[in-house]
Amino acid sequence: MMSVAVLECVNLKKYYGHVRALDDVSFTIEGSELLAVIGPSGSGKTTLLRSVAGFVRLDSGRIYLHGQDITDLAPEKRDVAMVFQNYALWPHMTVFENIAYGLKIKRIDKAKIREKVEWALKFLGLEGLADRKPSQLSGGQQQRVALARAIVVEPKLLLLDEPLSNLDAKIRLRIRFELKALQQKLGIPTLYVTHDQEEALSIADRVIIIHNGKILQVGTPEEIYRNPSNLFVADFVGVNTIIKVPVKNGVAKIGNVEKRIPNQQKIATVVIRADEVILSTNKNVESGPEDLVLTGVIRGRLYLGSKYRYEMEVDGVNEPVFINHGSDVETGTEVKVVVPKGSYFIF
Ligand SMILES: Nc1ncnc2c1ncn2[C@@H]1O[C@H](COP(=O)(O)OP(=O)(O)OP(=O)(O)O)[C@@H](O)[C@H]1O
Repeated sequence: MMSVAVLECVNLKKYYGHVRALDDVSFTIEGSELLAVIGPSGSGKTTLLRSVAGFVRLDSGRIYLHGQDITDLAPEKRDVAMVFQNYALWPHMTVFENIAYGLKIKRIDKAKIREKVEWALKFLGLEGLADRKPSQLSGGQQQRVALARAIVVEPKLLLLDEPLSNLDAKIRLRIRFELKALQQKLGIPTLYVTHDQEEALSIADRVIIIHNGKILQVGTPEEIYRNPSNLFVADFVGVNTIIKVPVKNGVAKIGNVEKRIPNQQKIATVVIRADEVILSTNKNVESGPEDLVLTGVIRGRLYLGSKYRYEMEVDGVNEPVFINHGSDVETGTEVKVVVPKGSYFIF
């Protein structure tokens, strides 16, 4: 028997005038995976999430949840729950009432509602806060109430719209892990939208990269990080330095590496993961056959706490190359940089 995807989006299109917010978007969510959608501002992430939730009317395309066509169903009939970026808690209701709201609309009996809300409060570590109003909670607590309200109705799919973006950097990191653990514990399939590539790569089972309403790449975080399909993806998912090199007779050359470039392209782009290089003052530092080796002089440096950021003048390259490394090297020093295979890309 063929298994049916939890969510299947087929050729979704949504135009606002000439802006293509969704330009033929197709993907699936399988099992209980967490699928993150990342892309820069205006790329169509929110439009995609809101389409699945039922708040956006598509121009064309179909959405299936467990095989059922939900494209034309009202949001409340879809068996999906969404957590909004600003949490959208009702300010006049207590935490308990906020969480109970969705169950109340479903006309579930009072005793059952109490039981379920108490379970959700406990599950999210919100015991003792049931009688507070949202204004009496921290950002992190509000976020957990919003999550409790979403999961208590046992939706078939959870939709999260930048759920961590209102939290400060420190608790954001902690809650990132909590959220992942929670999602796994519940086993609830989740579509997660964020503009934060690091957040997506660290918690998602698979990632979709979207730009100008189009999917550029879908894959596991490792696949996307290690094999970005194009320059945009490579730049978006890493701390990189980008160098333009001329193409001569169909060949781009940088350091010891030459790459054949098709289609009469005049300029090739080299992307180097700035954090993954080996910097050495030893001219004989070892390198593998497919590593990129650059020689040059350090021209500037910034102390970043756990490492330095160096500006390097590389032999044969006309623009500065930026790399990060832990060792302390004076400006003016001649150095050799080894960029391991897989830490550089030529497009
Ligand atoms: N109601 C609307 N009317 C007109 N244009 C819209 C509307 N909603 C979105 N757009 C446009 O559609 C494109 C995609 O917007 P969307 O909000 O989906 O992007 P996003 O990736 O979520 O961005 P952000 O990260 O900034 O929230 C943008 O160019 C946006 O200006």
